Amino acid sequence: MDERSTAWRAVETASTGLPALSALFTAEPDRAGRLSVDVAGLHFDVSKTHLSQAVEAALAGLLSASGFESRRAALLSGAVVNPSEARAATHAAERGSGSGPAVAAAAEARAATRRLVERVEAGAFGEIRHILHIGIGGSALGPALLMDALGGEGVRYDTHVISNIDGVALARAMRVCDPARTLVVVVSKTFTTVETMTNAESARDWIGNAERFVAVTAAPEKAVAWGVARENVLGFAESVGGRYSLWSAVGVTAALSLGWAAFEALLAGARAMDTHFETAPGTKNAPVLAAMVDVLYAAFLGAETRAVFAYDERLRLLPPFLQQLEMESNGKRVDREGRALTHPSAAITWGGTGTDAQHAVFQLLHQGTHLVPAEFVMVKTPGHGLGVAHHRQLLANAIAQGAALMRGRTTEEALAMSGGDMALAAAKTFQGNRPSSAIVLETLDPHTLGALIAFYEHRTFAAAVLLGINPFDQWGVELGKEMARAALNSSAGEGFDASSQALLARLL
Ligand SMILES: O=P(O)(O)OC[C@H]1O[C@H](O)[C@H](O)[C@@H](O)[C@@H]1O
Repeated sequence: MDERSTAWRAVETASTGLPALSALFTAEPDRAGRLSVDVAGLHFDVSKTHLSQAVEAALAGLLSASGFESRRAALLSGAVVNPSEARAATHAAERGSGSGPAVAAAAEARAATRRLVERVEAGAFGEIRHILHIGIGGSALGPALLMDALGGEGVRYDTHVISNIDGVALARAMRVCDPARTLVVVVSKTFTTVETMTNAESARDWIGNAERFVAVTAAPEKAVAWGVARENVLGFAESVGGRYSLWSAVGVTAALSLGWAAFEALLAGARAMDTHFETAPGTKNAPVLAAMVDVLYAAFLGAETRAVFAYDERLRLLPPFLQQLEMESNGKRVDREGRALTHPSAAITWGGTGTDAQHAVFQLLHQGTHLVPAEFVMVKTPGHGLGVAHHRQLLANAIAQGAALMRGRTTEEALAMSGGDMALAAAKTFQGNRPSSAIVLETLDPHTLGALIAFYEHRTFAAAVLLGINPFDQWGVELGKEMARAALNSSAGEGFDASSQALLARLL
């Protein structure tokens, strides 16, 4: 058996018959302190998970048997870490971290982005009030998160992120924007994505020309050929994956709307997390610790999903952003060498906003039959000036949910509340022992948000190393795209199954 298989077996052994969470706390008085990390204005606490000391040691063994340190070094130095596309993954270089030629290239591209922001501010495109940011997937979710989270009162433009090919999204934005005062930012790494190109064409028809268009792409020639003036085309490297790209020129709409200083602070926060990820020892390395928990539940304890709840309205777009980051990265069926995985890949990521989610989906978390590790993301300072009552309630709820999931309610306690009615007592019983973790931001600002997003990126990478998979490709999105083209081009639906043919006949 090779070293990795042996280490995998050791995690299996260590994670069999784990004590209950309450027992882990009893056995270890300093558990909350030991399994917490503070870095870059963020506090991470994974103590309410089943990461026992034995499991943690076994997972550390698996990390080292998986070559984690050399893989991390390869990532940060710009070596090829995405074998199926023969590419590096240089998102850290986009914010000035790591080494290799990508760092200087990114700095140059950033200077060009800054010049464009300054040109817009200086009136090169006339008086701009609205921005239509057209892009999808990684070219939309990150920028949308940044602007929704940080775009408070000081926001400089009325900004709309348009992703769906369903024209309803663009038509709605057109209704509220003045075409003569609108800047269109078309973001597409490939500049071929059908949703983005279709929306961009409709926007060009609406405005009448492409003069007030900016393009952000890794294929600048395509943008020029499409009609965007060369000086309005911002590039970024092929080695920056869409879901990792918000640090590059892809973030230009956010930089415009939040201001350049905010964008720089975002990158600085991410750099602080990069340094932590590169240097902090295993058990005090927040992304590594979180990845250990993710892999423990997904690959060893049978959790098919994990749930993220943003207990802050400003972070409501965090769950959809993480869905792409985590599921497109680690939702794979083969390992890095192309061999079928013999264990589950990453969990399905889902979630919502607290406290709304409590009144909709938490029933299943507390009493359903699925194991769902929950993650509560909180911000200490409120994003409004309405007085302390709202925020104290909000945070108390987040903390109470984690405590309740762990503690539960015994049948005896439930019986005492149920007047001896056994069926009612059963319905009121909570098994408890349900895991959760907490992430607390001291305040929500560009720096802490940058650190938070970089934390999630590195966590995804560390989980991929533990799982043995390549997190930087996404071949699984291709087949559906090809078949959509075929569906449009074949009137009789040749090559489609009978059900799909009937739907094609009905709809197209
Ligand atoms: O930026 P683009 O090339 O337009 O790609 C937009 C998105 O679509 C693809 O299908 C991928 O699944 C995503 O990873 C990508 O972010």
